[in-house]
Amino acid sequence: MEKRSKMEGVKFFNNTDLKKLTSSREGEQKFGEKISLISSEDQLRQSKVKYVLLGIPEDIGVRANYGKKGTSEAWTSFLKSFLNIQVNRYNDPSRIGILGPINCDLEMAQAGNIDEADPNYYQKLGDLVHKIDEKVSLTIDKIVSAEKIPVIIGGGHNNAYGNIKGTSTALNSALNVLNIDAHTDLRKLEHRHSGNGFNYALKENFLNKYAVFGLHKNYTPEYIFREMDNSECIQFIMAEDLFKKPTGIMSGFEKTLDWLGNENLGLEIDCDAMAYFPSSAKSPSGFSVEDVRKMIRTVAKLDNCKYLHLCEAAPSKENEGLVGKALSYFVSDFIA
Ligand SMILES: N=CN[C@@H](CCC(=O)O)C(=O)O
Repeated sequence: MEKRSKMEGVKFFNNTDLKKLTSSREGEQKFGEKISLISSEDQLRQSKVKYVLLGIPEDIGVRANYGKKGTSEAWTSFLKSFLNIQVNRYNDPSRIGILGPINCDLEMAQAGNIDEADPNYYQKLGDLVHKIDEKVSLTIDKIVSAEKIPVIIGGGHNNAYGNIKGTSTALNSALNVLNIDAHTDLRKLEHRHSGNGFNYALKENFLNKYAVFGLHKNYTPEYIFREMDNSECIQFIMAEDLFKKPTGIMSGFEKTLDWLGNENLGLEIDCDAMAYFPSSAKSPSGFSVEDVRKMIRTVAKLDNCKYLHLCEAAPSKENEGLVGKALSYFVSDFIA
């Protein structure tokens, strides 16, 4: 497979970026004061950290899928909280380094300039999603090739495609994915958007076994159910079945992990799988934050998990603190 040489497309973080977002307090140590900066590809290879933080501040994929904007703000909301969590006996910042965000500025500006009345509006957004796919897959390839585990804060779920492709090219094999999500994101292979990333990854053989955990019956078209029935590589577990018994969620989760097996695994979490979570497809039904924390802690113990992607969170000014805290619990659980 083709290997490209530079980490094009990353806006590497510096100390000023960290300081702006970290509030110091005498006698305490915050993550933002201790986390290591990874500012080049050489540093990435040499760094001793196990996990590498990357943001994807875009919502073009969501807009191209007729969804609500706002996912571009999740990275900053996350950092405002994560960089201020306490360093203590439970939280060790030496396990994680920060790369920075994928530079989506140009594509975001171009997306904003497309006239919504343009008959090719969605196709044009899809072309921009494709450009972001390229940057994401290249960056993920570099991180995984350096034997680190990317922790990616999206962005829309379109970025699953770049995560899967980049991990697969780095490992030279297709990988399995566990997607905690109300939707399959197996929509048609039309223009690229947040609803078809897994279908493109399957078609291009970057994705092998695919499990959707917590699917909502109300938002899955029948043609996708039929396609899943006809594929041995795809398994789906309905939220409606998991919620029947109090122990249903975690026992279903363990069974899903058994089906996926010990091969390389990507963990995808769409925040719309959680009830009332501010996200592009917010729902009153779904998992709790605590359910998802349990699932993350379970996967974090596995040696075969190659990346974590938290996506589709869409904070507003009123709730960005809560969203940032929820995402920070997920990441601090994953790296513990
Ligand atoms: N990644 C999200 N995919 C959903 C979006 C649903 C929505 O925005 O309402 C889907 O395509 O079904």
